[in-house]
Amino acid sequence: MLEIISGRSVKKLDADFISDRGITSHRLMENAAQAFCDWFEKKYHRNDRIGICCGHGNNGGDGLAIARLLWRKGFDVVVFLVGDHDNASADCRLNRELLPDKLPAVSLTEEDIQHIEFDFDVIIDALLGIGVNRPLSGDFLALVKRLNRLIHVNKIAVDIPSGLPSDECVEGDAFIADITISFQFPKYSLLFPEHAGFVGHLKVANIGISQPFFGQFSEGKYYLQYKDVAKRHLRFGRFSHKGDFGKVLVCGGSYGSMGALKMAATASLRTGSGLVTCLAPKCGMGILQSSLPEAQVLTGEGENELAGSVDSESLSRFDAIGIGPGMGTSQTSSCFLGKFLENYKGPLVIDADGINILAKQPGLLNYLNENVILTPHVKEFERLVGPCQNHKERLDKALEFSMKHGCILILKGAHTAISLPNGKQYFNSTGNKHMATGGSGDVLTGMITSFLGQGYSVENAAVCGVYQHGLAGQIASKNRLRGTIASDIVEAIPRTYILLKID
Ligand SMILES: NC(=O)C1=CN([C@@H]2O[C@H](COP(=O)(O)OP(=O)(O)OC[C@H]3O[C@@H](n4cnc5c(N)ncnc54)[C@H](OP(=O)(O)O)[C@@H]3O)[C@@H](O)[C@H]2O)[C@H](O)CC1
Ligand SMILES: [K+]
Repeated sequence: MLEIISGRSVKKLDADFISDRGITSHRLMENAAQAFCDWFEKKYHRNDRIGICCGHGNNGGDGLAIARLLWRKGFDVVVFLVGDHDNASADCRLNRELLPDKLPAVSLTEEDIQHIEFDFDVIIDALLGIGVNRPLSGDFLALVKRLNRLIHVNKIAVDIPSGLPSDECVEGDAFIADITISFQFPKYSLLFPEHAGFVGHLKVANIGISQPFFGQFSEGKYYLQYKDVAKRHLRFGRFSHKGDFGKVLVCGGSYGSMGALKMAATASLRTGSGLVTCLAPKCGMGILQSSLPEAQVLTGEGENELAGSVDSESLSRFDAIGIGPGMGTSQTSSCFLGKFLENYKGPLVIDADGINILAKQPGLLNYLNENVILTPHVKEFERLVGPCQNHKERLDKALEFSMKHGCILILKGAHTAISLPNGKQYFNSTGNKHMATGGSGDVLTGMITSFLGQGYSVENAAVCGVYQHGLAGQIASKNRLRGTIASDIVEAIPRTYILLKID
């Protein structure tokens, strides 16, 4: 996992690393520039015209080092200097001195910015990094606005788009990047949906600062990586039988919303559950039996919605339960959820209308415990905790909720956040915009329920479910783009095991 620390800790982190390794800060900047160029070289051509805009701090220093390295590799580079370069940071100054004589470097005034022609294929933004401490103004603002208006240009931000603060929501303008290459770890604010339009595609470049150096600055926030997930998986042997893969129950559905339950149940099967049973109102029997023959179907007392109660003995036959998809929020289904929570204390995922009912009946929150995972999307979450001003507040409240109720809370969206009762928060690195489609959340519920049923700890079920759900979305949308539907995500689940090399 990549530890996410606050921008104000980065200077100290760098200082510790530099002194421990006996290297200079210039060397660390060189590593960062090299990591950027290694990625850049694979993606762009020598005949692309590249404009690199450099401020007077260390972000500008990165830009100048990148310019030198790309120039040496034969790229066509022009540097633009903005800000107070007479008082530039030491490493920025050094990198300016190291620029080859023949590499064009143009100092820009606010006046120049209005008139100069930016005829480039690629613009690299190294104006400001995490040292930004006020909204953009003057020549920085003028240049950012000008660059944002350019079309048919690939725009890349170094570390963070200029103008975005590392840990807060932006006020005013910022550079609008197609791609952001963040050094060592994604800066916290790059994960906020408010900033998605500025960040573009997010990539993290390793500059060699190893994990132990982050320890003292830890804020308990982590960015999930492939290898963290693979090692959380249980391995099953040659003699495993369907009992080992778990018996799960998925409860939900109502007249007109049976697809949600079917989607969750299919996802459980595709994730590997040995036996999947659906508990639905009577109207679901025919639909579920004919559309999903691999699942068993039980019907409750209600005709069109779940009603009455299920005794604890029947529920205890299952290794895990997922409840909520398509169940509706009527008085009848609310009563059903209340009785269910009274009778079942095992591993549980509560999603969708299950969460909406909790929001309407806060007394039910007393049933939450360390076996429970809640999976709200942003709107469901705000119904639960009240309106939030921005995503930062949402993330803070998600953690607060998880710690208060002792359960895991998964706040769905781009970079889905998994909040744990121990105060940690994991951010997902998989998934894409094509997953924003009806039923996608039901698929996640089915996947996590399946992992719980297979004997995964609640934390591992949440992490593996969220990560693999995103991966399945990426696979499913590769050739379908905005035409991706939730069933495609379900179909792609087995491929995620192939990528993770888990059988
Ligand atoms: N470990 C790493 O991640 C490394 C990151 N590196 C890069 O370094 C930057 C951070 O560099 P820093 O020098 O701290 O900050 P900036 O370059 O972002 O800003 C420089 C100065 O700019 C001034 N400032 C702040 N806000 C504004 C504004 N709105 N308009 C104009 N100027 C502004 C401010 O100085 P003042 O005296 O004017 O207040 C800043 O100090 C990081 O992002 C990475 O790119 C290292 O290369 C290696 C390790
Ligand atoms: K930048």
